[in-house]
Amino acid sequence: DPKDHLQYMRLALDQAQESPPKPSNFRVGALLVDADTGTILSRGYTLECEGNTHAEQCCLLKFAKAHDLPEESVGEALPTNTVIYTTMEPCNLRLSGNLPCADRIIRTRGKDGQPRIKKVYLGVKEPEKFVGENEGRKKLEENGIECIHVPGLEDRILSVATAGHEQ
Ligand SMILES: Nc1nc(=O)c(N)c(NC[C@H](O)[C@H](O)[C@H](O)COP(=O)(O)O)[nH]1
Ligand SMILES: [Zn+2]
Repeated sequence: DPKDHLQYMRLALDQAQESPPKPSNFRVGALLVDADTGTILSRGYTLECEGNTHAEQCCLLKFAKAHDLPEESVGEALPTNTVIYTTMEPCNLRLSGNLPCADRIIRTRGKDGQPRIKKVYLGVKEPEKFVGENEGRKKLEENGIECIHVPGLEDRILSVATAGHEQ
C-alpha cells in the first residue's frame, strides 16, 4: 500500500537526519524490512558504522552482526522476502573505491543461492555531484531486483542529503 511505503521512507529519512554532515558524500538513511510481515529488520544511516560506510551498508552490517555473520553472508539470515527502503538510490561507484551498495544488495543470497532482497524502494535518484549518472538501479534490475521510486519526500530528502555541502 503506497501509504505504508511512504511511512517506511519517512523512517528512513529520520535515519538520514542522524548522519554527520560531510562535503564529500550524501546523508542517507535506510531500512531493511521483511515484506511478508512488515517487520523492520534493521535501520542505518551514512557513517553510522565505523569507517566510510553508507546507509544501506550499515543496515546489512548491523543485521549481520546481530546474527554473528560477516556482512557478505548476511543473506543467510535474511527472510526470503526482504526489501530495502533507502532515501537515495544505492550507489554503483564510490569515490572512495569501497564496494558499492548495489553489489552488497545483489550478493545477499541465501544458502539456496536465491537473492533475499527482492525490491529496493528509493526516495530520490542520486544527484550527479560525485560520480555522474548513478548506474545502481540498472545493475540492480539486471540482477532481478526491482527498484521502485516512492514519491513525496524528495525535497526533504535532498536537503538532508546535502546538508554538509557548502551551499
Ligand atoms: N545511496 C547512498 N547511500 C549513502 O549512504 C551515501 N553516502 C551515498 N553517497 C553516494 C556518493 O556517490 C558517494 O558518497 C561519493 O561517491 C563518495 O564516495 P564515498 O561515500 O566516500 O565512498 N549514496
Ligand atoms: Zn552506497
